[in-house]
This record gives sequence, C-alpha cells and structure tokens, in this order.
Amino acid sequence: MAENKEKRILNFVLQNAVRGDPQSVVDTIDTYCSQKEWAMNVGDEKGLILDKIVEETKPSVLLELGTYCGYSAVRIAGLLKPGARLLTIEFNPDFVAIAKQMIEFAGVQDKVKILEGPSETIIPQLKKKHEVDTLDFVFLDHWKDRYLPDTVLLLVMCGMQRKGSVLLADNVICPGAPEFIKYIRNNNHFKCTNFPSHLEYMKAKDAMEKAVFLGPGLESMC
Ligand SMILES: Nc1ncnc2c1ncn2CCOCCNC(=O)c1cc(-c2ccc(F)cc2)cc(O)c1O
Ligand SMILES: [Mg+2]
Repeated sequence: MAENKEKRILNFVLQNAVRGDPQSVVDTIDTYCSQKEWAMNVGDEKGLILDKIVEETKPSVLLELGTYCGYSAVRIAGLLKPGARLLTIEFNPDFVAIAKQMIEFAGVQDKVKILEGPSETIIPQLKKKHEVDTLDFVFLDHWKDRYLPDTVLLLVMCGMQRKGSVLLADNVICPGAPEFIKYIRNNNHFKCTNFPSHLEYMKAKDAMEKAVFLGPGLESMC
C-alpha cells in the first residue's frame, strides 16, 4: 500500500488520539501538521472561526465541499446537535478512504456522510438521491475556482439555499478565490463578512468569507 502524507496523518491519529473523541482527533492532526508535515486542513486558527459560525448558525443540514482527510468534517460534526447531519463531497478516492477511517475513529460516522465524486456532479443529485431540501450551512474548501460555479449551482440551479443559509469559504486570500469574492460581495442577496486569519500552520495571511443568503429578491416572486 502506497505510504503517503495523508496515510501518515491517519496513522498518527490512530496511534495518538482518543477513539470517539472528535476534539482529540482534531488536536492530534494539528500537532502532526504543525510539527511534522504541512497539510491543507483548515487548521486550528481558522478552525476556531469555523466553530463559532457553526455554533451560532445551529444548522441541521450541512454540506462541505472538499473533505480531504476529514479534519473539518470531524471538527464540525463534534459541534452538531442530535439529528443534524453533514454531507461532505470529495472527488479523490484516496482521500475518501482516509477521511472515512478518520471520521469512524472520531465516532461521528452517524452524523457525516462522504459523497465521492466531483462537486458539479454530486450537487445536482443532493435533492433526489440524498433527500436534501435546503442547506443551512455550506463550507467551501475544495478547488478555489469551483467556489463560484458551485455556489451558483447550489443557489440558482438547485434552490438549495433558504433565507439565512450560511456559506463559509476557506482560503479567500491564500490560494484565493477572487471570482467568488467579486460575485458574492456584489450580490445584494448575500450579506458578506470577512474574517482575516492565517494559512493553516503558517504565518502567511489568509481569510475566510461568510455569506448569509438574504432570500430571493422580489423578482423571483412573480
Ligand atoms: N468534490 C470535489 N469537486 C471538485 N474538486 C474537489 C472536490 N473535492 C476535492 N477537490 C479537489 C480540491 O481539494 C483540495 C482543495 N483545497 C486546496 O486546494 C487548498 C490549498 C491550500 C494551499 C496549498 C498550497 C499553498 F502553498 C497554500 C495553500 C490551502 C487550503 O486550505 C486548501 O483548502
Ligand atoms: Mg482550505
């Protein structure tokens, strides 16, 4: 079996974290990735911003784009009220295999469902195949040039957002998502807030952008 960074992160968790304890899994990944090998988890500093926004939104149905090793899925799941569920989309099968084991070790497998495939294929299936009506919270953390097309897909094509739905985007400075930021800040159906921070485990500047959907305009009432 190919030994790679993501496998090393998982093995470090299996050997050092407390089974069934999401916070322990998150802390253990942060320890490994800050001391041994950098990896593109949202990390501890931006993770606190994520925690706060999830807690204040109190979401029941959540979507994450870009599972990677499952760090943010475990982090979010640890904050969810009973019955709330997180769907997370990942297209890399190796990452899916790692994230599955990470989520099961953390004991949050009943709250998290990993959907394998590209976001543009899976999103249109959410309503019929995964019984999603509207989404309370969407965490954008996949390819940065997919943030905008997938937001449009979620909103316009699939009507997945309702008044008060929260979009939270990672990496709006580094690597950056300029088209998404330009669109969302100029769309008067969204109220945007920027949260300056740093790239995970580094000193480089980064930020997260929160966009609350204000509901369809009058034009859609006709
Ligand atoms: N379902 C889907 N559909 C389409 N695409 C999908 C998908 N699922 C996954 N993918 C593929 C993309 O997954 C990973 C995306 N994340 C990043 O690229 C990322 C990069 C950095 C970074 C790297 C190097 C630096 F120097 C500085 C910063 C930091 C971060 O925090 C990042 O999140
Ligand atoms: Mg990220």
